Amino acid sequence: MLTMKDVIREGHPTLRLKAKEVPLPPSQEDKEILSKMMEFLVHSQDPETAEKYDLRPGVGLAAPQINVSKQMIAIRTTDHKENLIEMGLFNPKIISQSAETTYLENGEGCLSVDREVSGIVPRYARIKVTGTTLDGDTVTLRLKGFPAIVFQHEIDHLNGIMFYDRIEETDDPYKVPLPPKEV
Ligand SMILES: CNC(=O)c1cccc(C)c1Nc1nc(N2CCN(c3ccccc3Cl)CC2)nc(N2CSC[C@H]2C(=O)NC)n1
Ligand code: NI
Repeated sequence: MLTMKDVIREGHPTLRLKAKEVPLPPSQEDKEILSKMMEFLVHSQDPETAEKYDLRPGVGLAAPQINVSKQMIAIRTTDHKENLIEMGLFNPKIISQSAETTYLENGEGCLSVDREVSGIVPRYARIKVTGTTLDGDTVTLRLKGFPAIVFQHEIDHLNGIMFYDRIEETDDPYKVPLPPKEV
């Protein structure tokens, strides 16, 4: 099983590479790697297993994070209706996105970043993603909300982008948060 010792941390050069496309149909080895990434997320989200093996909880993981520079991501999260979104994807691509952006109000975390990085990370509010599943099927997903953010975070890893690269460092005096509406 994968544990945190298999997860490389910021500063490791692999995190800054553009990951290679996975030849299709996926090889047994690549399917095995993606299955282990899915299994890691399951373990990391189970309180007992996470404690037993000292795993940080995550809802997404990209192959470069375990030092495999290939276009593979694993996602395990729920949507706003509590439906489980659990999948591994080979060669995921964002094929369209909304003009509207969104962000996690508490900022983002990453299993490869052992520190809190404050700041909002702008993400597309809605995206259409296509890719190949572990069964070899081509799927197209329309995502919004938290799942859309997670997919964008993990697909960024395939392009060597870390979430904090997207935090605007502005001390623009005119860019101040809107005061809460007087009720
Ligand atoms: C909704 N909470 C917030 O937004 C959030 C809130 C506060 C601070 C930060 C910094 C936040 N930000 C943030 N919190 C998460 N987790 C919340 C806790 N959770 C979890 C925890 C325990 C058991 C099971 C689970 Cl599931 C695991 C996932 N995950 C991500 N990211 C960024 S996209 C990829 C994804 C990821 O997996 N990172 C490792 N960001
Ligand atoms: Ni990450």
